[in-house]
Amino acid sequence: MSPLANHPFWKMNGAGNEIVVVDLRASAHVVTAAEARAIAADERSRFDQMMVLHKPRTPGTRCFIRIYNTDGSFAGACGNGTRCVAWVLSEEDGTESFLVETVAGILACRRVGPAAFSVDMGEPKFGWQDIPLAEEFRDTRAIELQIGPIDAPILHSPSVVSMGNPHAIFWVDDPYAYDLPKIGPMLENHPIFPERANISLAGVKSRDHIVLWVWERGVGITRACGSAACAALVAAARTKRTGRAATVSLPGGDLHIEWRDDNHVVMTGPTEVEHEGRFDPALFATAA
Ligand SMILES: N[C@H](CCC[C@H](N)C(=O)O)C(=O)O
Repeated sequence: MSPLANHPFWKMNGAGNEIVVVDLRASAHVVTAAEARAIAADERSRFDQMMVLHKPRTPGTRCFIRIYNTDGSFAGACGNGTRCVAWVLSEEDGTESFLVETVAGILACRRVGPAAFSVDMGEPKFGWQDIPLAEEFRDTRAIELQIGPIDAPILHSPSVVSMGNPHAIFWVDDPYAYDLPKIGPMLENHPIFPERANISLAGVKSRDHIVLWVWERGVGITRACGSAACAALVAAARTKRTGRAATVSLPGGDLHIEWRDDNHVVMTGPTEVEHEGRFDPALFATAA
């Protein structure tokens, strides 16, 4: 029988980003990449990211979260998924503010509405080794990277940021004017990104509004990406395109992002439950 059998799970979305939350706090099992891919392949539990809750590692936190992409790889951060986890934990005991832990660190979550949450996504990192990039760039506000003909590139000079995961943001007028499904995989796997990267096209509409379309590492096109929204706002503020707070509009909805003076990035947005239940013991018996 699968080690996941009978453990609680929720199929949710955060601004359209498809999220599965699995509660393994009562188990010592660590989901394998093959199990993650099998769960993503079943339409009842399809996900962009799966958030697996484990027993806390640090006193004062509610759980340790492992984050999986559709292809079974690990994601260092997932803003939309963290809001979904916050909904599960808040419903569990009625608390409205608590800490969770991921590989990117300890994140503070706060309920701000019936299904809306703020998550402190921590501090952005800008050093080329932090992203990471394959070679030294002193200034990561715009790195030398382009695709298309040398003298007439289609996209060039992205800003790069780590929010616990690697992001590249290309500045354009209209993100939807580009063939991101075709360009995305080339950029995600470009040799400049040794751990691959999440690729965003960002259109700055005003000092406090960004339109964003994202090709996610290990997933593909998604309807929203919280950490990309944080990375885009930080990169926009760093390059003086916006102020330090903005609404980021993604295909699945809007997120509000603020880069506070203490250097922490706070993301606020919705969550929605689609269905919940327990893993069917038969379902993944042969998956791994
Ligand atoms: N959708 C997620 C981010 C996923 C990033 C992931 N694709 C990676 O490998 O870094 C979010 O809301 O932040």
